[in-house]
Amino acid sequence: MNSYWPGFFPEPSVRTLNDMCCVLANPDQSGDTPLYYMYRDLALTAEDRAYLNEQNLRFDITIIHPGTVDGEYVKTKGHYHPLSPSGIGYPELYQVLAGEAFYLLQRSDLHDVVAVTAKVGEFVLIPPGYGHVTINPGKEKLVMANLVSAGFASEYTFYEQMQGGAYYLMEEGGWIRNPRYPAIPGMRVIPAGEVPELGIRHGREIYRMVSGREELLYLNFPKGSPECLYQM
Ligand SMILES: O=P(O)(O)OC[C@H]1O[C@](O)(CO)[C@@H](O)[C@@H]1O
Repeated sequence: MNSYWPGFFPEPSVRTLNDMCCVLANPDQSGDTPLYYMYRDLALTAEDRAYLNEQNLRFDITIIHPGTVDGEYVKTKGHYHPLSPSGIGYPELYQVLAGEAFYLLQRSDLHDVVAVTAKVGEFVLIPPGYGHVTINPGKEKLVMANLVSAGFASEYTFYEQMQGGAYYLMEEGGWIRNPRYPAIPGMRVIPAGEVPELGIRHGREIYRMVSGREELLYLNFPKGSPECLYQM
């Protein structure tokens, strides 16, 4: 029990330094030091569980340690989502519950790289076709929740082959370009935006979307172009 999740926490999946070395600015790191914990497939009640199953959705909470690994801020490994049956990639909805975050998004054709800043209560919708890494640039632990389709497996190969995302965030020097990437446009830094037509308004509780049985079809059946749908 804690302030951001009143329910039971199952055993988390943990990513350690050994799991992450292939995506770090300096890959010469090893050890079983945990960097983040993923509490997957949470529900507060049997009814909520039934709703999530029926909607083919997952609600997860992730806790990312503050600090750096050889000068690089602790982050998630990074992955893409596959295309949904409509030919559009699956989106994902995040909300910061504690701490602060950068969501480093990169389009699969690498024509767009965006760092979205998010504070407590703010939402970030990962648009279809964008890979994502979450970075904890703060001094506190970063706690975030996500709602995502339960119908696909994340794709890690590109991030593993490229040794991470297009940029690394360093304690000294800020954003530095990953030299393994081809020429890419400069990175945009933007604040987290709302998407009122999807009920995404900063400050409201993400879990209300589950307990209130809200319309979340766009997570399994995305439509339209990411730019116009998700204000990117
Ligand atoms: O899979 P990665 O890149 O380690 O990122 C972890 C995040 O992705 C998720 O699996 C959801 O996409 C979350 O559980 C977690 O926050």
